[in-house]
Amino acid sequence: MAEEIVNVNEFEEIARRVLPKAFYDFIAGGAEDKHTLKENVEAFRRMTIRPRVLVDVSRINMSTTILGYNVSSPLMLAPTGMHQLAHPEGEVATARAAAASKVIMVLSYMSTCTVEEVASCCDAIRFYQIYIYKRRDIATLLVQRAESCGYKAIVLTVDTPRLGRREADMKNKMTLPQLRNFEGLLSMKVASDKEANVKAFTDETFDASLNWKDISWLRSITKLPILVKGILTAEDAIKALEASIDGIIVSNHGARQLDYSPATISVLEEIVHAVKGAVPVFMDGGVRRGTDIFKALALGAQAVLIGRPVIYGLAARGEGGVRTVIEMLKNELELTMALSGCPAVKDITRHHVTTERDRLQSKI
Ligand SMILES: Cc1cc2nc3c(=O)[nH]c(=O)nc-3n(C[C@H](O)[C@H](O)[C@H](O)COP(=O)(O)O)c2cc1C
Ligand SMILES: CC(C)CC(=O)C(=O)O
Repeated sequence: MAEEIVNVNEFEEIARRVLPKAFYDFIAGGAEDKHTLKENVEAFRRMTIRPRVLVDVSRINMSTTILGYNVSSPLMLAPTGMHQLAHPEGEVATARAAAASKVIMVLSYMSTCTVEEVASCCDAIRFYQIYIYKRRDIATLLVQRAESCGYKAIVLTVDTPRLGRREADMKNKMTLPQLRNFEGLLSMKVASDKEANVKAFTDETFDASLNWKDISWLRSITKLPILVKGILTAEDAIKALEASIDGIIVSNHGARQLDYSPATISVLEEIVHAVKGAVPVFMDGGVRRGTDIFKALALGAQAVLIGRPVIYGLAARGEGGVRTVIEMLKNELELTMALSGCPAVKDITRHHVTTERDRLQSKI
């Protein structure tokens, strides 16, 4: 009989048991000392919730809209590379789970299934994440392919001019498979290395000259809304607005890029204040509980994205595992809303949480 799983964290241990060590380490790992990796989770724990009582919570409505699309709850599946490392059905299984749970999936540029396979397998609402390689023609082609098969937005990841230092991957000599989206366009093998070493590939292929001026180039190749993923400061949020982007994802890439960058939940509010409602702000990093989603919404996020738990669910139980991860987080959020006196997403306000900063300020 399958082991009873009661929260999404428990999928990690199953994933660790079923996956080859190098794959598990790649998924679970963070940059250098993994300070930010721990902080992404711990910073949520330092926030508390201020529940309100005697509110009619006999019906809880978690539904919301994201860029105008109706979704069942304020959570999306973060773009994470190479789902076939976790399960043979890869991103197709993940997309089917997203469709079943009526949440948005963001497909990674580094996906193992093709953009067309993921588009045709189900009716999930899909966004497409991109990296910009030195070969810009590849992004142009992939964005056109994604647009023509119904992806609804482009998510430009801006925190990866080079890959962070992930020491487990160095020890394990983690390599990339040939990604089928790029077949005939680009080999994953790199000149500096006989193998498709993840870091060597990224450092050689990604365009480190990418800058704010390039957003207008991206605009020129797509009609889709553009979200930027990887903003951690108010200054950059303002630059993003000046570049006329359509949404911001506050993210430190799941702590895989710059170690000692701040926990995302700790900078969310600064960015929300800078944006002043001009565009939606989303966040990811360390979201493992419904209470975490509630806290992010209270600080002004319109929705959160979930990274590792989705891959762990996929590794443990395929499509059904991803569905369980989504449903567990939704159920926990629903309970949190009921116990906090918030019958709808719009009822979750800044007054419903206390942050570390609030506590420090109250002492002054
Ligand atoms: C295995 C793995 C692969 C990832 N691949 C990508 C990617 O291809 N593109 C991207 O923008 N972010 C990528 N990310 C970062 C996620 O989109 C997201 O920011 C992060 O996982 C959120 O943190 P969490 O895992 O704590 O939920 C990846 C993260 C992981 C764990
Ligand atoms: C293969 C990597 C570039 C995918 C990624 O973004 C990550 O591992 O964080």
